[in-house]
Amino acid sequence: MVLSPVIGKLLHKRVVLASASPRRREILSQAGLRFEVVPSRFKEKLDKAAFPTPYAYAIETAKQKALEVASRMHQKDLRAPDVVIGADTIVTIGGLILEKPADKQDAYRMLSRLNGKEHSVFTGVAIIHCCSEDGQLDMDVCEFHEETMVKFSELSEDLLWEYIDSGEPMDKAGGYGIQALGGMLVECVRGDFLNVVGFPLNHFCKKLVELYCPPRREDVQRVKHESIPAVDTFEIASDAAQGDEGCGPSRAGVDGHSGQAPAGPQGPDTNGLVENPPPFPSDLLDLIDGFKASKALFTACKLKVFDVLKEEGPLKAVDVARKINASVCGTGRLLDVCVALGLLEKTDTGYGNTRLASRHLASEGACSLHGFVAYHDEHAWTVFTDLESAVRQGPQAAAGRPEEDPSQSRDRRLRFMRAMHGLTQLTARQVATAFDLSRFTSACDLGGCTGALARELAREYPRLKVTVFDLPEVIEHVSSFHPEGWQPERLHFVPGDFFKDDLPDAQLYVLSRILHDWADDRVHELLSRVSRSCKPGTFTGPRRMMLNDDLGPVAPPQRVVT
Ligand SMILES: Cc1cn([C@@H]2O[C@H](COP(=O)(O)OP(=O)(O)OP(=O)(O)O)[C@@H](O)[C@H]2O)c(=O)[nH]c1=O
Repeated sequence: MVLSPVIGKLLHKRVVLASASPRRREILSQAGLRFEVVPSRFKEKLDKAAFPTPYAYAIETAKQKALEVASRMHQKDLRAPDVVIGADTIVTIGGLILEKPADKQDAYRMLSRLNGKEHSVFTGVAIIHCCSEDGQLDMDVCEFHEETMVKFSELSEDLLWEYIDSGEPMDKAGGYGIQALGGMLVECVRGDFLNVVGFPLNHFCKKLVELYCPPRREDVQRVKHESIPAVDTFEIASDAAQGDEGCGPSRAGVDGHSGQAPAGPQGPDTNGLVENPPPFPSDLLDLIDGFKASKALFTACKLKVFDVLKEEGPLKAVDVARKINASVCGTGRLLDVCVALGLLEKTDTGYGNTRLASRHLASEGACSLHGFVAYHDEHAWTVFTDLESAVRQGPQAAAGRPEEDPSQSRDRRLRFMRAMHGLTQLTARQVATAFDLSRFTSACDLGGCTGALARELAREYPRLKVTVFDLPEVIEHVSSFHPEGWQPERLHFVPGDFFKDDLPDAQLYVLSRILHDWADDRVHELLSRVSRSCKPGTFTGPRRMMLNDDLGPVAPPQRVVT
């Protein structure tokens, strides 16, 4: 049986599942979908470190799998299917992405990491709508992801090996199959079970509704409670299906996603209202409204809401208000916004932090991004307020501002250092292990700030001596970021200006989050200086880590591929 308001939307289309996974095939055929299976030849080798989040990686892999199949099929007989579905499932724990194990030892390493702990399973999905005209292939991509938390019991070595010897782990992300023997390893699951198995059917159906049945104005009016999103339910689709016209032609839905105008007739009706309105531009509205979400997060951080709730939560709004010395009504509203943003949870006992907030938004802790948030609130926010004049007058306008007084610039530097320290603590391990640097015995981290990356490099490579080279006024404050008496082995700090002073000798130069701060000519100058310091065999990297981390006022992030 097919639930026609959802899966039924695909019944008259040629649908291809770009996946070799027997589980995905089973989930979708049991839902009543009719499709062909064309496994993708896309090699799952994207650079994980280049993605801001694990799910961004899974989505991109899913998309590439589907795009490969769509273009291969189009090339073959110049007729692509109507819809191609790609998916990618990954397991993540402690910042690591686990895919299918390479061999039994690899499976053992994965399962030991998961043993006794909770991890996330993400499936990225891409739904590609194809349209071939005059031999040209046009594709519209709709993508999403789903996260499920899975907790493993404490498992004995014997059990792990017996499970590995069963052969089940080998074609499964994270080295287990929750739907079969692997179910015995699992203590509990939070979220969509099928998402773990390989395909988030529920979210997929909601996407179909969103794509094919944007709600009509009448439907929206019928929804009584404004907090129920109109397109988020299957029921809306059923209602619309009965009235029929509400479910517009497929391209309209798809175009709605891509932001183009739908193909159908439009134009104002006699009352000046649009008769057949285009799909609601929710992505655009998110962009327009986005700054409010950022500011709410900044404000809650500044008022230490997450610290209070980490220590004493759950608390009622009135108690939080008292502790942060703010109005009850304002605090209540801020807390509700944080709930809507997924930063807090609200229960009968009051407001509490989500794990994300406790880990990253409270001011203390190894993974705290509190300093990074504060920097954005106090510095980036102001700079972006001036964006228009920077665009009109050029970046020199920002550079030409009056000098601030030294104590202010000292405070600003400290805030910047705190921001970079927090962020680098989170990324350092991945940066240090993204390349095999074991052949080097000396490295210099240019602009290495508090030494958070250098420390990780020294820890990872026991033969490596690391020099942190940064401005004297930065080096002066380094000790305040480390425990008292901190004397790391094989790590030292050298004050200097990398545009003026000789660079310390090293076999390996690291430029992490540096180049994006400068205009092209300065970047060229800096790289030339590094190049002149390099002896044959010297290596400069990792520069990919600069993606998406622009803290500078105007310069766009540089995408330099090593
Ligand atoms: C955690 C878990 C994963 N899986 C399977 O793991 C593969 C992930 O790999 P993928 O790269 O996403 O897919 P694939 O199998 O290589 O297929 P393809 O789509 O062609 O890349 C998929 O099979 C999933 O079902 C299970 O069957 N049960 C579980 O509990």
